[in-house]
Amino acid sequence: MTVSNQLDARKSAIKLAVTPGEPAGIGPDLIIMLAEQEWEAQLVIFADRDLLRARAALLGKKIDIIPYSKGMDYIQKPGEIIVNHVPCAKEPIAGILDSENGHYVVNTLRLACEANMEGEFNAVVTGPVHKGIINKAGVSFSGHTEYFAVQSNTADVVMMLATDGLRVCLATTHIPLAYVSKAITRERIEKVVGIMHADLQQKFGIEHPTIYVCGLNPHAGEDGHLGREEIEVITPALDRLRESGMNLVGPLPADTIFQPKYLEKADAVLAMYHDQGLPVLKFKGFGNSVNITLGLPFIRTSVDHGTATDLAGTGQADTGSMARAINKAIKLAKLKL
Ligand SMILES: NC(=O)C1=CN([C@@H]2O[C@H](COP(=O)(O)OP(=O)(O)OC[C@H]3O[C@@H](n4cnc5c(N)ncnc54)[C@H](O)[C@@H]3O)[C@@H](O)[C@H]2O)C=CC1
Ligand SMILES: NCC(=O)COP(=O)(O)O
Repeated sequence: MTVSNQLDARKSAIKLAVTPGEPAGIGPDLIIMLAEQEWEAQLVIFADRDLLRARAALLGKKIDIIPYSKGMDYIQKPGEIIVNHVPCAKEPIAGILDSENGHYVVNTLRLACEANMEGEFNAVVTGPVHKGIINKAGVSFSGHTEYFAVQSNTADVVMMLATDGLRVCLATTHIPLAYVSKAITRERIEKVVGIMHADLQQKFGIEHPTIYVCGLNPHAGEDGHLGREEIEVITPALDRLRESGMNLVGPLPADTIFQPKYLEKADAVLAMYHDQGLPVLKFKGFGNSVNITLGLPFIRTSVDHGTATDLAGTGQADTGSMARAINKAIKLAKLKL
């Protein structure tokens, strides 16, 4: 059987554009480890093919690289990796960050996003990037969430991390703590809750979502004695949204909102900032969670962890979150078919 016959024989329905992220991190390892299993979608990896070959050799894994060409309709078999080659500037060393490859990382994201927006793919799945080294390379970059919003001309998007029994969304994402209070405006809260509500209905099939909302200050401001954002910003925004029939609870103190009696009623919890919500989520489900960007005009899922350079090339990286990110993207893509 010729290669083209083999390729023709395996038709795919769902196509995912996958970026491994930082080349010195565990992203390439995850791609190689997950290539050992069968997937019900075509996974096209936007990465340097030589990086994947070298990392596979380091991990003692045998892989076959299949070059991707536009329109190719083929699902990889275990051991095969379909690659849309994006060259690194410099040969990466597992575990050692190098700003010379900062532009490479952003190129993989740009190309995957563009191909996806042109309709070539059903979703984008991202591995972890190192925000610091990208900035060191001279590219202003605060995260995939913000990057894809700009690339797709979307004014407001929402970061959600989801694990079994808990979905946490963030009102603000990658900004210094000192800027959080100013970023929490009535308009932002209304937009974020509106996006959450719509996506809980459309992406998660929840007809009447219940959203629990954290306060910003200790004890949700203690009637204004410990901060006034709850009184002046969050409550008026929620009250306005309630007029349209949304089921919203809060603002509640963030230190007690994450308890079973609330969580069993909550379809999602809105935290005001990154480290208010994500430590709880990761304590519950690190390695078994998926990051989903709500409000984008396309499906984008990602891992719950970072670049873990301490584990790159060791074979010790847990593939659980990346596998979930791929499976969630497939599930969401099927809903849209
Ligand atoms: N989706 C993304 O692109 C994300 C990127 N990051 C970036 O990652 C970089 C490093 O961040 P850190 O705070 O050190 O977090 P990290 O998640 O890379 O590492 C924290 C700890 O968790 C362990 N760990 C992480 N992923 C693991 C896995 N799959 N299997 C087993 N152990 C794992 C690491 O070994 C380390 O001990 C930062 O630049 C950060 O911005 C962080 C979170 C998400
Ligand atoms: N803590 C989540 C994180 O840093 C990943 O964000 P993003 O790169 O998906 O925007």
